[in-house]
Amino acid sequence: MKFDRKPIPVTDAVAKVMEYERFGGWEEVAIDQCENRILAEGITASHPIPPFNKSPYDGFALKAEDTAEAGSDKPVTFRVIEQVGAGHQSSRAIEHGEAVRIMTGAEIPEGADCVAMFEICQTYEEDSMDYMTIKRQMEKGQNIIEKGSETSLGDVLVNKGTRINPGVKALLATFGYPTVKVGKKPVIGLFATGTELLDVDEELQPGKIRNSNAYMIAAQIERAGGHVKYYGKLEDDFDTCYQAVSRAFSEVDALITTGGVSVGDFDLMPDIYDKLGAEVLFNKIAMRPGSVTTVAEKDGKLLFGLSGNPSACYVGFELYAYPVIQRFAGVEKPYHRKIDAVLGKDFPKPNPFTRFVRGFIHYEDGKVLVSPAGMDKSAVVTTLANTDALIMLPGGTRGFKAGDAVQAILLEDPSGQAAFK
Ligand SMILES: Nc1nc2c(c(=O)[nH]1)N[C@H]1C(S)=C(S)[C@@H](COP(=O)(O)OP(=O)(O)OC[C@H]3O[C@@H](n4cnc5c(N)ncnc54)[C@H](O)[C@@H]3O)O[C@H]1N2
Ligand code: MOO
Ligand SMILES: [Mg+2]
Repeated sequence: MKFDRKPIPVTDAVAKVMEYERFGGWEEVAIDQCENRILAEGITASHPIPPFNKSPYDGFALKAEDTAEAGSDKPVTFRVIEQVGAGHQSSRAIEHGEAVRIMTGAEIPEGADCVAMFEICQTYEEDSMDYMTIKRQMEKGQNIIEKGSETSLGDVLVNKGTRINPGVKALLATFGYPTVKVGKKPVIGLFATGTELLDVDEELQPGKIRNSNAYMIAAQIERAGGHVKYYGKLEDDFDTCYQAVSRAFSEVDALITTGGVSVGDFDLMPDIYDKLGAEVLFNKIAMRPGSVTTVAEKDGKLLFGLSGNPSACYVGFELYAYPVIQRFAGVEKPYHRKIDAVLGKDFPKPNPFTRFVRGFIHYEDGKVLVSPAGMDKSAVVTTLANTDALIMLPGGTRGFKAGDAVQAILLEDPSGQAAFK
C-alpha cells in the first residue's frame, strides 16, 4: 500500500472534497417533474391574487346600503336576479333591491359590494320570481375577497435558489409555468465491488451475502438530489474493476464505489485510482465509522470509494458525497443541518476518533432528543432503517450519558447549512 494512511480530521476531509465541488448548470423541466429541484429564478406574481373580486362564501351578493333598514323584526326583501357559480360572471350589474345568488369563488357582480351568507337569508318564490329576505345590516366590503388583496402584480414571492416544495409548485401553477428552470441533477455512477455479493433475488450461498449497499446508496443519491446510474456489481479482480471504473468514469459527473478501500488483499480501489491517474485526496479519516472512506479526483471529477461495511458506507456518503451532489444541483446551503440536542440514551463506549452514531430524533417535554438507533458497529446494517440523524460524538476518553448535550446531523431536513462546522 503506497498511500499515506495517516488519518486526517473530518473537517479537512470535507474541505478537500469541496475544493472540487462545481455547479452543474440549469435545465428546463416540466412542472410535474420539478419536486425538490432548485429554482433558477425567483417567482414573481404575473397577476394579482385573486385576479378579480371574489366571494369567500355561498350566499347573496347585494348592495350593503340596501340593508340599512333591516332589523330582527324588519326583514328587507331582495329580488334574486340570477345565479352565478365559480367560473361564471353575472350577465349585468345589479341595481338597488336586487341580489345575485353567488357561490364561493365566483366573481362579485358589478354593483354589489357585500355578500350575505345563505345561513342568514331566507328565500321564497312568488309568481315564478325568486326573492330573498335578510334581517341583518350588512357593511360595504363585507365578505368580499378583494382583487390583489393577497398579492399584487409584480410581488416577489419565492427567491432564486429555493427548493421546490408542494407550496412552490402551487405558485408555479397559479402563475402559469408549465415548465420551470431548475438546477441539473448530477449523474452519479455506482458500482458495488465484492466477490461475496449476491443479487437481491438470489438465495443465500455459503460465504456470500446480498448486495445491500448498492440499493442503499442509490436511495441516498436520490435523496441528495442526484440521478443514479447503476453499473452493477464487480468481482474483486483488478483488471475487471479497472476496466469497468475507467469506462464508467467518462459517462458520469461523479463515481461512487462501495467496498475494497481498506488494506485487505482484495481491497483494490486505491490502486485502481492510482492507475487511472487520479489523485487520492485521502485514504483514512479520523472518524468512526467510515474511516476508510477514500476520495480521489481526476480532471476535476470526484471518485468516492466508500467502505464496504454498510454503516461506514452510509456515513461516508452523507458526509462527503451529499454536499457535492447538493452543490451540483444548485443548493446554496449544501451541508446537512446540524442541531443541538439532548442525548436520549447512554453511549458508554469511548472512542479516540469522532463518532457518527446512527440515531433518530424524537421529542419529549418540549426538548429535542436524539438516541442511538441500535448496534453501532460499522459492519451493521440493521440500525440504518431507524436512522434519520447522525449523533456526532467527539473523540476522547469518556463515554456519553443520557441527558448530555450533543450535536446531531439531520439527514432528512432539506434546509441545510452553508458551512460544515
Ligand atoms: N487490517 C485492517 N483491516 C481493516 C481495517 C484496517 O484499518 N486494517 N479497516 C476496517 C474498517 S474500519 C472497515 S470500515 C473495513 C472496510 O472494508 P472495505 O471498505 O475494504 O470493504 P470490503 O473489504 O470490500 O468489505 C467490508 C465488509 O463489507 C461487506 N460488504 C461489501 N460490499 C457490500 C455490499 N455491497 N453490501 C453489503 N455488504 C457489503 C463485505 O462483505 C465485508 O463484510 O475494513 C476493516 N478492515
Ligand atoms: O471505516 Mo471503518 O467504518 O472506521 O469502521
Ligand atoms: Mg476490505
